[in-house]
Amino acid sequence: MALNKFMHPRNVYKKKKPDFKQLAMKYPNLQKHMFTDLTGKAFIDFKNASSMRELSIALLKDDFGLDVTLPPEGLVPTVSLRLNYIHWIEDILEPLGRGTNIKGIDIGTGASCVYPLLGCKLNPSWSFLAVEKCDTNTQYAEKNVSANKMEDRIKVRKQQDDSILLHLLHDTDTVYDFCMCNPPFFADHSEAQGTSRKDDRAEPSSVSMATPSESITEGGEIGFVKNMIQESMELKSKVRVYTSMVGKKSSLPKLKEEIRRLEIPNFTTTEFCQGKTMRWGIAWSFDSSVIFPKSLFQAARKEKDRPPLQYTLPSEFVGDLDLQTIAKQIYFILKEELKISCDSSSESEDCLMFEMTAKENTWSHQRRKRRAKKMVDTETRKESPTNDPPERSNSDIDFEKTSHYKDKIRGNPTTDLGKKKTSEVKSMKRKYQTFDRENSQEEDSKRRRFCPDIEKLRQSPDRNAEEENIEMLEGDTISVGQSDVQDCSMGGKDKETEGCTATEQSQKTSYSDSVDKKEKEYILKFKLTVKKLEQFAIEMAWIDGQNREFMHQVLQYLKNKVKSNNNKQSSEQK
Ligand SMILES: C[S@@+](CC[C@H](N)C(=O)[O-])C[C@H]1O[C@@H](n2cnc3c(N)ncnc32)[C@H](O)[C@@H]1O
Repeated sequence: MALNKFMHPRNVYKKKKPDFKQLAMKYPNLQKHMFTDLTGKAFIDFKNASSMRELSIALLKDDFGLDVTLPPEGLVPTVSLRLNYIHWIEDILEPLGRGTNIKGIDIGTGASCVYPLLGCKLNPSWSFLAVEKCDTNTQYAEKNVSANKMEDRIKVRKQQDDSILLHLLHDTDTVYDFCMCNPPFFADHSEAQGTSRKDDRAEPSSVSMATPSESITEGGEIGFVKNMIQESMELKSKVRVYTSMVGKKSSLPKLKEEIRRLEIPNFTTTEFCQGKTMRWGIAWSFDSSVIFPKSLFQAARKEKDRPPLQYTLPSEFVGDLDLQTIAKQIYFILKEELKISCDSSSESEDCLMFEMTAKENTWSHQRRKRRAKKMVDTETRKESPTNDPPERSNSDIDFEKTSHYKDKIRGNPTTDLGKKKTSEVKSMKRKYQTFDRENSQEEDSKRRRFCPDIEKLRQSPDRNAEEENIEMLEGDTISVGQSDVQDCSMGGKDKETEGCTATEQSQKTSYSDSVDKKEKEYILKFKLTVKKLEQFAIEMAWIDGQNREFMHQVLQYLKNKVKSNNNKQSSEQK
């Protein structure tokens, strides 16, 4: 799944992808890690720890004006993930008002001190207590704070014992608005090195850069956050909102169980989405007035889980046609009349599936459009000295094609192409032939995947029917088995230490500007399934878009078409 669309809306990398070439020109240390392909496109090796380090340093400087030095060994913070976490906290604190002085704690701030630095940069009224257990990281964190002249807003503190918050807040009256934490994820070395992986996930494409002290803790992230939850039972409202990130989704149920066991009434979880790398957030509070924001991702999931729209095709429409032919007719109406393009298709024994994308609303006000067209036609006819028959609307012509095609298969002589020699039909016929000649083998093979019977149709003695079949497939940009929105990252491992910024990752494999454009260009994406159960039916399942109502409208359009085809058929039979 492309996760970038679930990236926090305020995350700068949601819309703006880093321009590697430009970055390299500005940052010589990054330049050394760049390479270009034959087309001049710039890449970075995400498996190289130094490349990742220089990229993060460059992004923090370029996009946030932050000067950050990182140790040669150790965790490299991925910027877009860190931003997603910060923006989630901003959302939680939103009801307090933007200008309110906010005090936060970052537990395990790391050498970069990235959360306090970004948090303060983005929110002028925030200040931080940044806590770190490792000596080297503490020293680097202090240097990074002073390099950015933020000493008055960020206090770096060395963790004195094995507690997380208790020792720190024991004898202070200060109330903090929130605490955040990116805990060490793993319980031991084998987990950290991935040798204890029990699942069949792909090997990570990026390199692990964290040192053992950064990535390993007793009990792993579950143990760490459970301790935090237990300590919060003592500290209660000394921190208004407790939060932590986790690297494994499977940790969430165990942490929620602990929260429920301790009867903490107010808690939530969320997702941090970037490229293919996903992380999770958990937050709890003893203050019942805290209202946690809804997760975009969960809302979209719920939307997706809604049952698809269904329509059983009337038997008069179906006649004795087979699944392939019916699917082609439905597909044809969507593709040719409504200009809804097909991103991918697949088929099984009793159903054909198409992922469809509409870039504009071509289905609304059809009746009004037809009336307007009719008026223009009438006017044109009046003015035309030759009194030619009126031009029909595209949709009329197109539907006639499907109707004709259907008749042809059924052997209805009344609508034979030879008898309907209107100029449109002639020109369509020419178009089929040109297409037929010009088609590349590649397109042929695509068509064969979509319609395995294409060769049979080509050899058919009934050339007219063949031509029409071909035309129905010609020009279709069916990229079988491919999604239109390419994923922009590599990720795939449940370790923060191995993730890298989605937008950064995307550059190496499939990142391109077109991804962003495509994401912005459509208004509706749905999955169309034409299936044969007891009867033939179509299903439309929501994928994404501006408005679910559009899918209802498209289905209504199809229903009307099917109905008008039935009416045509019966009047022709009379
Ligand atoms: C995964 S790193 C996160 C670093 C940084 N916050 C980031 O997101 O890039 C975890 C950090 O927590 C520190 N740490 C581990 N246990 C800690 C504790 N009990 N108190 C404070 N810091 C701790 C580690 O030294 C390490 O720097």
